[in-house]
Amino acid sequence: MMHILEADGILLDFGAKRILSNIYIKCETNTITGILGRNGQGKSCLLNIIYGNLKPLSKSVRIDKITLNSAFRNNEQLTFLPQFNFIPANLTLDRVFNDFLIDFYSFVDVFSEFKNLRKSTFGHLSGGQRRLVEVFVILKAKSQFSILDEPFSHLTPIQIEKIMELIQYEKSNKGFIITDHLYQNVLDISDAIYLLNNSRTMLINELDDLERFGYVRL
Ligand SMILES: Nc1ncnc2c1ncn2[C@@H]1O[C@H](COP(=O)(O)OP(=O)(O)OP(=O)(O)O)[C@@H](O)[C@H]1O
Repeated sequence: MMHILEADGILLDFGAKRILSNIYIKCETNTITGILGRNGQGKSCLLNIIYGNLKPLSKSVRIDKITLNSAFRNNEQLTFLPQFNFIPANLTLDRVFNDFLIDFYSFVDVFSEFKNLRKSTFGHLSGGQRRLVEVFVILKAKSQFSILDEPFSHLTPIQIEKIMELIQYEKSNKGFIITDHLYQNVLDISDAIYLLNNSRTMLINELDDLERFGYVRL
């Protein structure tokens, strides 16, 4: 079934500083929507607002035209990979995968280095291992949409390649909104790109636009 997530009408200030004002983002089932922007432009704030973790002055976030109420949000509609670790340190990987209704061995099939770690607690993993588990469970989560804030950070180049493949495969089941500083990877897998610049989003039609708005030097 096809779904559409849209966000607009967002107004976010920190003190006298306007962070977000003229925003429109759309993501549909079977698509990857990429968000790019220089440091501090508000990408993480925007993703946190869409998920409901950050309360702006105003916002409208809708799935299939129905306003998403953060208080009643459920994991079947939307899941979120934040920038920082969110899985409690005392949970075993077995428990984490069970909670997300994901087969641990589907993970080991791709990342065999985890085959003996099923009973390990999340807190005992290295920083890179923790990130990989979190990225995997969110991208595989059975939700209509998944938001991924910097899914490639702390991963090795081979892991990044595998995660990119998995995201592209999983988009047959859901829609993704993704941002990362590895912009080439975001460009490679995205079906639509928005640039966040001076508190507004711009739909990017050609790569030259990214240069014109000072995001890359091509
Ligand atoms: N709680 C806060 N209080 C005050 N200012 C904040 C707060 N959170 C974020 N900011 C500011 O809002 C702006 C946007 O931050 P945000 O983290 O969303 O940017 P970003 O585009 O994700 O940056 P980066 O690419 O560096 O991760 C920054 O200038 C940041 O300093």
